[in-house]
Amino acid sequence: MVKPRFKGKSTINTSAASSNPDRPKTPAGSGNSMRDRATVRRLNMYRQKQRCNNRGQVIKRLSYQSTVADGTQARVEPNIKWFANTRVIKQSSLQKFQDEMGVVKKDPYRIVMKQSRLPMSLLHDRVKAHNSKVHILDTEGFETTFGPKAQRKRPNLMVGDVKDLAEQAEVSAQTYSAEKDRDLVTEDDGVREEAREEIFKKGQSKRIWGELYKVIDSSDVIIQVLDARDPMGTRSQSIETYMRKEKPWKHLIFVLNKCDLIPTWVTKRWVAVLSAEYPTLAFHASLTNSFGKGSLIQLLRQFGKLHTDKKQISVGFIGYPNVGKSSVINTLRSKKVCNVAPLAGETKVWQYITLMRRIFLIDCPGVVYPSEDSESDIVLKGVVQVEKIRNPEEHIPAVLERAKPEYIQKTYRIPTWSSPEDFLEKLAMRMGKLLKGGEPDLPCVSKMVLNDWQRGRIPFFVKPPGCEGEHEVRGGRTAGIKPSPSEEVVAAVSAEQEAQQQQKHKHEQVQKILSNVRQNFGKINVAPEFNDEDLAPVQTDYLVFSDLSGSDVDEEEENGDEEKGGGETAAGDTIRELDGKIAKYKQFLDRARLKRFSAIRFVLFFSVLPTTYHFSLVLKMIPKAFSDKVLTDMKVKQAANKPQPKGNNFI
Ligand SMILES: Nc1nc2c(ncn2[C@@H]2O[C@H](COP(=O)(O)OP(=O)(O)OP(=O)(O)O)[C@@H](O)[C@H]2O)c(=O)[nH]1
Repeated sequence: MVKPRFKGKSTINTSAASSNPDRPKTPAGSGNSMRDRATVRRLNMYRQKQRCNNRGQVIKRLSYQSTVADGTQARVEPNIKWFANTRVIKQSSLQKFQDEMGVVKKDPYRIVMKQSRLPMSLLHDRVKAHNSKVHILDTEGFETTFGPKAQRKRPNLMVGDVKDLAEQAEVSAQTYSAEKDRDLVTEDDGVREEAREEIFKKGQSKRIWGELYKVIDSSDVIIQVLDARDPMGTRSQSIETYMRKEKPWKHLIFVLNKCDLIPTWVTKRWVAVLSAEYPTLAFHASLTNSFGKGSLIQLLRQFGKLHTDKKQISVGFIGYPNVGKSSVINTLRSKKVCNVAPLAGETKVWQYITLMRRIFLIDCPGVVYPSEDSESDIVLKGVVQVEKIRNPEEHIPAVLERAKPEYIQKTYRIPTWSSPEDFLEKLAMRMGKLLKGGEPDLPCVSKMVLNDWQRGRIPFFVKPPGCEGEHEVRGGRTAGIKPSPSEEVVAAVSAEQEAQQQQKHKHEQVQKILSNVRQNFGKINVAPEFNDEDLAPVQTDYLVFSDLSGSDVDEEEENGDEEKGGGETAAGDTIRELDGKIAKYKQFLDRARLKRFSAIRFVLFFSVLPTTYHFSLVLKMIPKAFSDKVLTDMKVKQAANKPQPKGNNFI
């Protein structure tokens, strides 16, 4: 047998060196404990060094070093056990993702959405600040970037030379205003504006806005309820713009509520001003003594007729908190179907109410629109519950500034005051609101005044534009009417012929509907006693929206049957019918007297036309002073010219 020839070094290392994992084992019990194989191999791994030739090429790799080609990314294979509850992806998936992301990032026509949701630092981990460059050539070819045919855009300096640049810099330095500089870093003096209390953010939450948009989406007709005392302050131009742009097929109308708290001429003027933009109705929400109910029902019914394709129409009531949206709905239904309170935020979620078979009403929580309003403005608009205000005294100067001193004197029977504090002290003394030691309880009286303001006990109204003394703030502040947005919109829409046509058609339809609606403002029961200056005389209080010819709705029908309310009745009905009405009003008068309803006076004027046997009835509830004056004037006139003239509209 031929002995195999020895071809080189034996693969079996017989040396007894401690670095040899295969060294022979020492007999057990010799007292020499050896390292095991794994420990020896690990220690050898630490000790080894890579060997390279003089050109830098690796001639001896480290043990365990894989032999993949240069440039290939190599990572430790991820194992779920190392990351516990974190998610891992395979190396190949990460590589693929990185490559694809690289392509997307280089493409100027594609963007990566939701970058914050992706582990972007993992995806381009090798980009470092010191070696990152502008990769112009990634998106543009060399030719078009640097060559003679380069089309690369250069920064436009707008100056010819350095001199121009210096001049321009000088001019901009002269016109610089630190107030307008939003990037200006100011020194921190340690004083900062206190963060607004949560209560002043009422009506602005995401949830409330969500409710508003739900109501808008579900309604065919949107009624924006405004507070007659400050219509512009409780109006939202942004919602109107939204409606015009996004929901032009929906009808938006204004209801000027709480008309009983302002003089009649102011109501009339505001209705005229607002009607230029949107159909506007004056309203007084009350279960017993409402105004505008018949007209509103008539209007809604007409809108219902426009949507004959639908089984029913929904009417959404939106507006500022506390303007009386729920009260208007209750008035239309003649019963308490929605919760009403003098506190803002009483309506929490939207709710559906059936007005009649084909008309549904939707009540919406009050929404506070973004504005520059101060804390006092917010309080005085009734957005904040007085009980929750931490320093109610701070808002009293605003009350004294807005309300005329005569009205404050009359309401609180305080003849003079030198400052808001003085006023509060005198009021506390008068009301007996004293703390221990006879100190006036200012927070308590301040809350009382704010509550009175929010509930309309202090006469106040914002003067409509076009009144004498517009600049005047007291008693009647003038609203800053912005240029009619409808004009802007018409301009914007002019490009789209189709949309314009649609708008025109809609406008015509609404005009036709409005021609059937009229309101007799003389019948509003104005509760506060205004002075003569604020009570400008109004000759005729009918406001006809366009053409009166087709008009047959009268406020006298207001408290009638809902289904019939505002229905077809003619002024020249039988005497018996009128007698019934007179009896009804007399009954109401008696009831009011019994209830000591002293702030309101009834004046009944009958004018009998003997030839036609037609009665013309005008019922009016006006403040006592004014009614007395009118009555005296009437008597004098009657005595002077007999027979009595055939007048039928008085105030
Ligand atoms: N004088 C007067 N007070 C009214 C009139 N309408 C409503 N109010 C009062 O205003 C207060 C607020 O009425 P709400 O109907 O609760 O107002 P709202 O707009 O629904 O309020 P939110 O629930 O906050 O959205 C209540 O105290 C009503 O009595 C009105 O025409 N005249």
